[in-house]
Amino acid sequence: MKTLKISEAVVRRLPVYLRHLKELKQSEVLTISSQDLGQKLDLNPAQIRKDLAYFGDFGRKGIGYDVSYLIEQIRHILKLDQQINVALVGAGKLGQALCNYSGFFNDNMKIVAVFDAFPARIETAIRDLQVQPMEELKESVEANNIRIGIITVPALEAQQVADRFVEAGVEAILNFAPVILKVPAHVRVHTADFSTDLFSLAYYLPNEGKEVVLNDTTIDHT
Ligand SMILES: NC(=O)c1ccc[n+]([C@@H]2O[C@H](COP(=O)([O-])OP(=O)(O)OC[C@H]3O[C@@H](n4cnc5c(N)ncnc54)[C@H](O)[C@@H]3O)[C@@H](O)[C@H]2O)c1
Repeated sequence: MKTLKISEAVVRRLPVYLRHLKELKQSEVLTISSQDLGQKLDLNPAQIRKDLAYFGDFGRKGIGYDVSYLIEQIRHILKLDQQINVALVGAGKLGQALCNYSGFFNDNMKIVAVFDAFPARIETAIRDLQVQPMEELKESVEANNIRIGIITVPALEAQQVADRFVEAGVEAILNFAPVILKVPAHVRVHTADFSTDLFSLAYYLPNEGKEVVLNDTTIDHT
């Protein structure tokens, strides 16, 4: 049997397709061509066809993709057709905001436990979740089959929280702290960083009469 390695760029586009397909389904659209999907998502239709073709022959010539079927298939590819339990460590401002925003999680992916080290946070509730002490992390990960950990603690604390997640058996970590985490190869880490997005966006702002000149070179910011 052949094993195909799918690039991260393809994997990151799948949730984008899924989100749009769900919107189409809600609007009772039954089929969509790669052209229309590409136009809506500002992506090349050939790219979309290529991405999806890695996983199967989902489209029909002249008709396009069956929206419901493609949703099911992408959910299956992303493993979102099974319950995926998530734990969050760091019940501060960001942690609370993430827990309170239901849009991040679909019916099969849920934050089922929240932990913090600060005594005053413990026993408070975020939504229906009681914040638990760190001492309960390992037991909870095992008991609740928690597979993904989210880290929203200060940068200096993030590595030790990652170590505890790994020791408890989580298989993937979404890290919001501005540090590079060291984890064993079998654990996947994604880092989310609004601040680098925001700061790099500033580069593209129109100059207000002030050119940026470096080494006698004017920088084109488009
Ligand atoms: N990625 C981004 O775009 C982004 C945006 C905002 C904040 N952040 C980062 O998210 C993190 C949290 O920010 P915040 O504003 O919510 O901070 P916060 O101080 O409001 O919350 C941090 C929480 O972590 C807890 N904590 C500290 N050490 C801990 C430990 N060892 N174990 C368990 N819990 C611990 C604290 O008690 C607190 O409740 C910071 O690292 C910050 O830089 C990232």
